[in-house]
Amino acid sequence: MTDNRLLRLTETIRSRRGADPETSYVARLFHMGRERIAQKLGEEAVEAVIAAATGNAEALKGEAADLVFHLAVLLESMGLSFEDVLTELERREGVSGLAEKAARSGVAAPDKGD
Ligand SMILES: N=c1c2ncn([C@@H]3O[C@H](COP(=O)(O)OP(=O)(O)OP(=O)(O)O)[C@@H](O)[C@H]3O)c2ncn1[C@@H]1O[C@H](COP(=O)(O)O)[C@@H](O)[C@H]1O
Repeated sequence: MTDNRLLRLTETIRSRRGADPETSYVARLFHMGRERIAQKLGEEAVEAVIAAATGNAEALKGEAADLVFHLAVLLESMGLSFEDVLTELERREGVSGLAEKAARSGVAAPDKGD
Protein backbone atom coordinates (compact mmCIF):
# COMPACT_ATOMS: atom_id res chain seq x y z
CA MET A 1 0.00 0.00 0.00
CA THR A 2 1.47 3.34 -1.04
CA ASP A 3 2.03 5.89 1.71
CA ASN A 4 -0.80 8.47 1.58
CA ARG A 5 1.66 11.30 1.05
CA LEU A 6 3.25 9.59 -1.95
CA LEU A 7 -0.22 8.84 -3.28
CA ARG A 8 -1.19 12.48 -2.85
CA LEU A 9 1.98 13.59 -4.65
CA THR A 10 1.19 11.20 -7.52
CA GLU A 11 -2.36 12.56 -7.77
CA THR A 12 -1.11 16.16 -7.69
CA ILE A 13 1.39 15.41 -10.47
CA ARG A 14 -1.36 13.78 -12.56
CA SER A 15 -3.68 16.73 -12.04
CA ARG A 16 -0.96 19.27 -12.99
CA ARG A 17 0.30 17.39 -16.04
CA GLY A 18 -1.88 19.29 -18.50
CA ALA A 19 -1.67 22.66 -16.73
CA ASP A 20 -0.03 25.78 -18.15
CA PRO A 21 3.81 25.43 -18.14
CA GLU A 22 3.95 29.15 -17.35
CA THR A 23 2.29 28.58 -13.98
CA SER A 24 3.05 24.93 -13.16
CA TYR A 25 6.50 23.40 -12.69
CA VAL A 26 5.03 19.91 -13.12
CA ALA A 27 3.48 20.92 -16.44
CA ARG A 28 6.78 22.53 -17.46
CA LEU A 29 8.65 19.28 -16.79
CA PHE A 30 6.19 17.26 -18.89
CA HIS A 31 6.41 19.91 -21.60
CA MET A 32 10.22 19.52 -21.66
CA GLY A 33 9.89 15.78 -22.22
CA ARG A 34 11.03 12.53 -20.64
CA GLU A 35 14.72 12.90 -21.44
CA ARG A 36 14.89 16.27 -19.70
CA ILE A 37 12.92 14.89 -16.71
CA ALA A 38 15.40 12.02 -16.48
CA GLN A 39 18.30 14.46 -16.73
CA LYS A 40 16.74 16.56 -13.97
CA LEU A 41 16.49 13.45 -11.79
CA GLY A 42 20.20 12.84 -12.37
CA GLU A 43 21.03 16.42 -11.39
CA GLU A 44 19.00 16.10 -8.20
CA ALA A 45 20.80 12.83 -7.42
CA VAL A 46 24.18 14.53 -7.79
CA GLU A 47 23.03 17.34 -5.49
CA ALA A 48 21.95 14.73 -2.92
CA VAL A 49 25.32 12.98 -3.23
CA ILE A 50 27.16 16.26 -2.65
CA ALA A 51 25.02 17.03 0.42
CA ALA A 52 25.78 13.58 1.83
CA ALA A 53 29.49 13.73 0.99
CA THR A 54 29.81 17.07 2.79
CA GLY A 55 27.92 15.71 5.80
CA ASN A 56 25.06 18.22 5.44
CA ALA A 57 22.00 16.32 6.69
CA GLU A 58 19.64 19.30 6.34
CA ALA A 59 20.66 19.82 2.70
CA LEU A 60 20.36 16.08 2.07
CA LYS A 61 16.77 16.14 3.35
CA GLY A 62 15.86 18.86 0.83
CA GLU A 63 17.74 17.25 -2.06
CA ALA A 64 16.18 13.87 -1.25
CA ALA A 65 12.73 15.49 -1.42
CA ASP A 66 13.62 17.01 -4.82
CA LEU A 67 14.87 13.61 -5.92
CA VAL A 68 11.68 11.79 -4.88
CA PHE A 69 9.53 14.48 -6.52
CA HIS A 70 11.38 14.25 -9.85
CA LEU A 71 11.31 10.45 -9.66
CA ALA A 72 7.52 10.62 -9.23
CA VAL A 73 7.28 12.82 -12.35
CA LEU A 74 9.54 10.49 -14.33
CA LEU A 75 7.55 7.41 -13.24
CA GLU A 76 4.31 9.14 -14.27
CA SER A 77 5.80 10.00 -17.67
CA MET A 78 6.44 6.27 -18.18
CA GLY A 79 2.96 5.21 -17.03
CA LEU A 80 4.33 3.98 -13.69
CA SER A 81 3.84 5.04 -10.07
CA PHE A 82 5.21 4.47 -6.58
CA GLU A 83 2.66 1.65 -6.28
CA ASP A 84 4.63 -0.26 -8.96
CA VAL A 85 7.95 0.49 -7.25
CA LEU A 86 6.67 -0.60 -3.84
CA THR A 87 5.22 -3.78 -5.32
CA GLU A 88 8.66 -4.55 -6.80
CA LEU A 89 10.34 -3.88 -3.43
CA GLU A 90 7.76 -6.11 -1.74
CA ARG A 91 8.60 -8.87 -4.22
CA ARG A 92 12.25 -8.60 -3.19
CA GLU A 93 11.53 -8.81 0.54
CA GLY A 94 13.52 -11.53 2.26
CA VAL A 95 15.93 -12.04 -0.65
CA SER A 96 19.45 -10.97 0.30
CA GLY A 97 20.92 -8.48 -2.15
CA LEU A 98 24.15 -10.48 -2.13
CA ALA A 99 22.38 -13.77 -2.88
CA GLU A 100 20.35 -12.16 -5.66
CA LYS A 101 23.48 -10.66 -7.21
CA ALA A 102 25.33 -14.00 -7.00
CA ALA A 103 22.40 -15.79 -8.66
CA ARG A 104 22.54 -13.26 -11.49
CA SER A 105 26.26 -13.74 -12.13
CA GLY A 106 26.25 -17.46 -11.38
CA VAL A 107 28.75 -16.93 -8.53
CA ALA A 108 27.97 -18.48 -5.14
CA ALA A 109 27.04 -16.04 -2.37
CA PRO A 110 29.40 -15.82 0.63
CA ASP A 111 28.34 -17.93 3.64
CA LYS A 112 28.67 -15.13 6.14
CA GLY A 113 28.93 -11.37 6.07
CA ASP A 114 32.31 -11.34 4.37
N1 LIG B 1 6.95 18.63 -4.50
C1 LIG B 1 7.17 19.44 -5.39
C2 LIG B 1 8.50 19.90 -5.69
N2 LIG B 1 9.69 19.60 -5.14
C3 LIG B 1 10.61 20.33 -5.82
N3 LIG B 1 10.01 21.08 -6.76
C4 LIG B 1 10.63 22.04 -7.69
O1 LIG B 1 11.74 21.41 -8.30
C5 LIG B 1 12.65 22.44 -8.75
C6 LIG B 1 14.03 21.96 -8.40
O2 LIG B 1 14.86 23.04 -8.19
P1 LIG B 1 16.31 23.14 -8.76
O3 LIG B 1 16.94 24.32 -8.14
O4 LIG B 1 17.00 21.85 -8.63
O5 LIG B 1 16.07 23.41 -10.28
P2 LIG B 1 15.48 24.67 -10.97
O6 LIG B 1 15.20 25.78 -9.97
O7 LIG B 1 14.30 24.23 -11.77
O8 LIG B 1 16.66 25.13 -11.87
P3 LIG B 1 17.09 24.56 -13.30
O9 LIG B 1 18.26 23.66 -13.05
O10 LIG B 1 15.95 23.80 -13.95
O11 LIG B 1 17.42 25.78 -14.06
C7 LIG B 1 12.23 23.74 -8.06
O12 LIG B 1 11.57 24.58 -8.99
C8 LIG B 1 11.26 23.25 -6.99
O13 LIG B 1 10.26 24.21 -6.66
C9 LIG B 1 8.69 20.83 -6.72
N4 LIG B 1 7.65 21.31 -7.48
C10 LIG B 1 6.40 20.87 -7.18
N5 LIG B 1 6.13 19.96 -6.18
C11 LIG B 1 4.73 19.49 -5.91
O14 LIG B 1 3.97 19.63 -7.09
C12 LIG B 1 2.84 20.47 -6.82
C13 LIG B 1 2.42 21.18 -8.08
O15 LIG B 1 3.43 22.10 -8.47
P4 LIG B 1 3.20 23.06 -9.74
O16 LIG B 1 3.02 22.16 -10.90
O17 LIG B 1 4.41 23.93 -9.86
O18 LIG B 1 1.96 23.84 -9.43
C14 LIG B 1 3.28 21.37 -5.67
O19 LIG B 1 2.19 21.90 -4.97
C15 LIG B 1 4.06 20.36 -4.83
O20 LIG B 1 3.18 19.54 -4.09
